[in-house]
Amino acid sequence: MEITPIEYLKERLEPEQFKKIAAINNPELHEFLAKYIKLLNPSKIFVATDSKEDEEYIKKKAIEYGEEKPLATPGHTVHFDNYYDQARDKANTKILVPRGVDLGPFINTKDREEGLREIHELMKDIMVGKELFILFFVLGPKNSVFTIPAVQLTDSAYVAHSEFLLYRKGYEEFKRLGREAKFLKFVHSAGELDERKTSKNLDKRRIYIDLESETVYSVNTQYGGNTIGLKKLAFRLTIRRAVKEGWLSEHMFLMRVNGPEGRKTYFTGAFPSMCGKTSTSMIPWENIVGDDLAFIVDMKGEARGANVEAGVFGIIHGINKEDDPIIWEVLHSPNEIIFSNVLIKDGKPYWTGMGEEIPNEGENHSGKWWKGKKDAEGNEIPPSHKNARFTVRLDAFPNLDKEALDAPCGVKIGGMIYGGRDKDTWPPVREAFDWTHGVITMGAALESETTAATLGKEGVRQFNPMSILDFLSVPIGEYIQNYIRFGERLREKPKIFAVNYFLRDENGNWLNDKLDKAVWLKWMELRVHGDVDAIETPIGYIPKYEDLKRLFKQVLNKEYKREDYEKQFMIRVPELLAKIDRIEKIYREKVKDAPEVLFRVLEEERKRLLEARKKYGDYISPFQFERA
Ligand SMILES: Nc1nc2c(ncn2[C@@H]2O[C@H](COP(=O)(O)OP(=O)(O)OP(=O)(O)O)[C@@H](O)[C@H]2O)c(=O)[nH]1
Ligand SMILES: O=C([O-])CC(=O)C(=O)O
Ligand SMILES: [Mn+2]
Repeated sequence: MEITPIEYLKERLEPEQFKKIAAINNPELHEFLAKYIKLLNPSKIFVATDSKEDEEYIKKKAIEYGEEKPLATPGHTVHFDNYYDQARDKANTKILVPRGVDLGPFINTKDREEGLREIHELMKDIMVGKELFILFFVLGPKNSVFTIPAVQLTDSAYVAHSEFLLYRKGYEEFKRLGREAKFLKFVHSAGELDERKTSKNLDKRRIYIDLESETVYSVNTQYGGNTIGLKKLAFRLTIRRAVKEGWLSEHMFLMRVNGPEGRKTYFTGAFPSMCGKTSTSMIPWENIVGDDLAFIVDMKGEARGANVEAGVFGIIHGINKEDDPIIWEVLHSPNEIIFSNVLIKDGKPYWTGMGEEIPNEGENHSGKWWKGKKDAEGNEIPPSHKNARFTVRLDAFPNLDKEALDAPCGVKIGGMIYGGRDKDTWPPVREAFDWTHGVITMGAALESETTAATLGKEGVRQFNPMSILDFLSVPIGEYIQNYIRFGERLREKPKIFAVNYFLRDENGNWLNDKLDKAVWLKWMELRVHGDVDAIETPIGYIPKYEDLKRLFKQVLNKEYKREDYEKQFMIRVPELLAKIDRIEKIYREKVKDAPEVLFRVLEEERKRLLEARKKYGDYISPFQFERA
């Protein structure tokens, strides 16, 4: 007679561990655990509850198994990923689709049966000799409309530790919900490790997403973006849930911008990976709620948002005292922090662009490192990887809006911002005419240059609607349709804005300083409440020079020159028209289910630009429109 999953678990787990599982009344969970324990065949199994001791156990194991090393500052550790495992692997990340299902363009898919067979073969007995960690977390604030429970299986104590820093504990929530839990599942194995304890079989690195069972498999990789289940792996699953259920799951920061007389206005911002979400939400003067993922729901006609996470897996490259004083301070205090792929010398972490002298030797993602060291391809290895990161709880930040982070009903969203790496087209900041105009010409038309957050070539201009291209799991037309409808149903629609921090002049120099975004934020806050006028242009409303001049003085104590304003906010008609052509072509030729309104709104924008060109020429000063 075949034994039941719970009987199998009882045989397989130590009594102390089994007790923790048996306390959760959920047969689907038991079945899932039994199936994967059988397949992965770990030599040891640990189940983590929400207790401090269980978390401590994981942290100890990360050191004991060599995936992390302690640094000089208490609480600090370093983790290295394999030299060739430093970013998200888009090519080997695939959505599994049943035969006959077509998700359309931009989504890397694989036949479900085939993919499941392959991944299960790769995972068979992969944990022999290793310890399996079974972990419970929730996405979103606990016990709220946003809460989504998730279970993670991993043989990486580093991944487990990262999740304790990044997410809210969920064991008690699983117990409370019992059979009601509609949970997400993640199965990860770092696979065979080399002597540096980094994943070895990178040719067999796979990240497969099974939408049907809401399970994500990840194998032969350690880099967080490929392995941390609740982050970008869950994101593919929640995008699909959101579209099905009529809410938004987004690649967005969530922050509070402080207006006059203590007014608090919340903004979300969608920028592609490595394009400014963390740097914007951590800006001094304002308060952070989240820096990477947000859920937004319609609550009695109001758009309300919550941070999916409770920590930061942030880019460390370029973090320095002047531009990022808050992060700098946190990274230099005895907080619990995992530094990954930085340079270590005498127990201290160093990274490129930190604004301090960097030692000429040490240990980094390439192993023992010295200045001038080359990799197998003959490229000089920098002290730290461009995608080197730090992992830390939001609680460590003095600028955290803790109340907003924990709010079961989230916070009311006043504005939504889109932005990307664009050297020549969009002005630094502008406001959409209305929801649909913003969603289409700013969100759905977003383009950005590729970055070191994904493997492959950097600096290539890429269509990246709403900054979610890498994570899309439903047909793009459906995704956009859901967005438009979501807004139409709202009684109070957030204002939509677009920013561009990455404009360059003809010599390739940045047109803005990194902290200028502080001014754009203050301006957007005032616009949400109708406190300042703006100039109408063919592509939306832009700030008036006088308002920016005043804000630059007030916020940054800087003189903002008329010439700078004119250069930055010039309406660049040829580039804008070329962009509309590119975007329209993509939606016409590739997207079967693009909503008709998208073409109408793009066409209206084109007409406005053509008319303006007739009157004023190709490159139009903002003062022209102000006078008009
Ligand atoms: N030139 C310029 N670079 C900026 C500016 N703001 C941020 N950056 C750079 O953009 C990169 C970072 O962005 P983050 O804010 O960490 O990126 P993110 O959007 O949080 O990215 P993920 O965590 O990958 O999703 C860093 O290399 C910054 O130095 C800016 O205003 N100007
Ligand atoms: O998920 C990751 O690897 C980090 C991240 O935020 C991104 O790439 O957008
Ligand atoms: Mn991200």
